[in-house]
Amino acid sequence: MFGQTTAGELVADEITAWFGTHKVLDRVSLDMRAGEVTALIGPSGCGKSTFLRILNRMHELIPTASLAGAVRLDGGDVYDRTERITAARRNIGMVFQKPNPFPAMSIYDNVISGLKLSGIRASRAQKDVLVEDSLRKASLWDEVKDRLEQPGGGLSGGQQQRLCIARSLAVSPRVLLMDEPCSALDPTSTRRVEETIASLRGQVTIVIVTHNMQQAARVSDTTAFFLAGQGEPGAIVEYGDTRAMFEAPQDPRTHDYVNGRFG
Ligand SMILES: Nc1ncnc2c1ncn2[C@@H]1O[C@H](COP(=O)(O)OP(=O)(O)OP(=O)(O)O)[C@@H](O)[C@H]1O
Repeated sequence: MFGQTTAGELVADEITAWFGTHKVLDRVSLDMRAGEVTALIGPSGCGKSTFLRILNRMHELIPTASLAGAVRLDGGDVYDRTERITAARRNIGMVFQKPNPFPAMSIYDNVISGLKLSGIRASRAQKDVLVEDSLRKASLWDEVKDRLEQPGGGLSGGQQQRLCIARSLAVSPRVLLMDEPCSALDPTSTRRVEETIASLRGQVTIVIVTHNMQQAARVSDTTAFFLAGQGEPGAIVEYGDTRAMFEAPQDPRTHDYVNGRFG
């Protein structure tokens, strides 16, 4: 059925990553539970974005990049060479730091722009349903329902980001990766995106990289704290229930980081 999502379980198993000979992640394992929100936190340069990009095979687009380890979605190998890379991207969508809708394309066409790429055929009536459903899930429908034919570039930054979320949801991903999705947004737009994340809980698995500790505490169920020592690759120092990570972290480095002592 169009627009129906089933949250998937994403497992990273001993991921090691390099750019050329520079090792940037060392044996990172993480279980991102179905339907939950997992936050990735840690200082700049510790490999959070690289890890996120490995989860949907974007890392391999960089010529010098390589990796070891495995990523499994509901038990299936995301790096299975017999699977097309577009299948991985369809199941594991991504929203970036800067909203990137097609500016001249209508809001309607932006939402369905992933269909063709994913090889999904739909009638006009099915598309209409899908556009409304995706925009509702992204908490944008009420604001744009009367101007679906207007260009996506005419929306505010926060609306554009929710349009990008709608576009990702339209191909029914099982996982949505978000790389600092609110860092270019004002506080009101940030709140709307956070509400959208909350409303998607249970429908899609979300993995979010954020530098905003309050945001991680507000939106996520579980948190992974990444850290890279001087000249060392990044690794997960601590992982667990978000509330416990913020209120009673086990590792003194987590305590210092979540309390703003470094990073
Ligand atoms: N395209 C690239 N080519 C070479 N090195 C890279 C590339 N992208 C990232 N790196 C390096 O990989 C390491 C991890 O970077 P990454 O962007 O994953 O960290 P991050 O934790 O997401 O940082 P930030 O919070 O600042 O976004 C850094 O040392 C960075 O310089």
